[in-house]
Amino acid sequence: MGLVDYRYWGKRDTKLILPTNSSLSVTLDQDHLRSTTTSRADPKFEKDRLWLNGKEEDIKEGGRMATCIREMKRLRREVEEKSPNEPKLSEMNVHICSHNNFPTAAGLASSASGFAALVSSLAALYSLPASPSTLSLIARQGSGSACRSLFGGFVAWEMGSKPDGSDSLAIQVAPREHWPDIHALICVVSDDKKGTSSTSGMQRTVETSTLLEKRIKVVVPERMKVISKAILEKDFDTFARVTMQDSNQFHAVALDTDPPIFYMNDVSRSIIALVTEYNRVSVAAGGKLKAAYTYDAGPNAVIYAPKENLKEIVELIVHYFPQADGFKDAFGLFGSGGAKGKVVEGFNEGVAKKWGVGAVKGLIHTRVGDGPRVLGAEEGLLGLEGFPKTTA
Ligand SMILES: Nc1ncnc2c1ncn2[C@@H]1O[C@H](COP(=O)(O)OP(=O)(O)OP(=O)(O)O)[C@@H](O)[C@H]1O
Ligand SMILES: C[C@@](O)(CCOP(=O)(O)OP(=O)(O)O)CC(=O)O
Repeated sequence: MGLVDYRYWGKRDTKLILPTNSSLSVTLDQDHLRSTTTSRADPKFEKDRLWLNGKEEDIKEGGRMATCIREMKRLRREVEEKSPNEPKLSEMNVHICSHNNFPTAAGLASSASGFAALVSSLAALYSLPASPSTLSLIARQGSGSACRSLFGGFVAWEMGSKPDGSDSLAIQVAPREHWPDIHALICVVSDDKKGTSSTSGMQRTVETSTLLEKRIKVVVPERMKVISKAILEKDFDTFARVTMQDSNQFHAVALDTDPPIFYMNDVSRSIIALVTEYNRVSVAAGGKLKAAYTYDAGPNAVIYAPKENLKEIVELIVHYFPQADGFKDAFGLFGSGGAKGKVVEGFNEGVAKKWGVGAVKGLIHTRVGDGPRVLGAEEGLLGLEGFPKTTA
């Protein structure tokens, strides 16, 4: 899955999903957050079908899912036309089964992860020679943000200018190996389905916000260059500054929408105050920024930081947001004692109140990750007859 530093918010074409600005994201490690998708083509299947998290979803005719499947079949047809001995998979219906190991439709970019996994799974089924950028053109039509998740590492979605969308695709700015030190702490504030979907929210912003124009025309083009350079130079200070500025501006244009859209809540704002104070202490001592917050279309925070700062950051968050279940220490930061909660020296504890258990429901420690993986047959989600193995 990908989580974003530089946000996509607004479409110039809602059917083809063409954005009003370029954007950039970090693909996170699938060891911690992932969509797993299995697909199969069979002449016996009566129609294309999809099961998501154990429940069958309707594939609406002319809808985004149907478009992605149709486009993938079109690429397969090209292979079959060139190599007539290839089985005619493009003429068969497909069964697709997918599972997210994190909350769906809660502003944790499930549509990005899900559509990227769907397109990768069909590309493997169809043995397509297509590059991730070519596949990104199709994933984009499932959900805009999905196009970036076809790559690992640091990924830009170039908005393009052609009306048919053929140049609106993802490119990799740098693979994860370039800067593996970038870790992320996801603070799950809410895993409820969000009130205003990204799709409808961004359209309302396009129609009513006067601030958006400045963002699209002036701010984003400049900052895209700055953040790409920061990534290439592994300059965390600049990366952090631009990431936070862009998150703030995205939420500002959401607020500037009529009627306004609020994705962050008081817990989100407290986390901003904590990261800001944590950085202030570092800068006051002659150091640099040590962490960056960013918020998607929901209240959940993602805090990026070099790995060496994660222990302090977990301690800080746990100090203000006690956890019902202990912190799941995926990288072995704490040994057997676990995170008890504390602040760094010089930290002004008055910047936020201490919340009760449950204000931050869970913490996920992860890091920059690789791109789509092809799993072994034994890990497939469809049984021999092409139906989900379990309904769980
Ligand atoms: N694994 C998956 N496979 C296929 N489609 C998926 C998968 N996961 C999510 N989706 C699709 O994405 C939709 C959720 O997208 P939505 O934009 O509402 O939430 P989100 O992606 O969690 O939020 P955001 O994109 O704002 O971060 C689901 O209803 C489903 O159609
Ligand atoms: C806030 C965002 O996560 C918006 C994501 O929007 P979606 O990609 O979910 O929208 P659709 O293209 O309509 O499916 C920012 C981002 O991912 O860049």
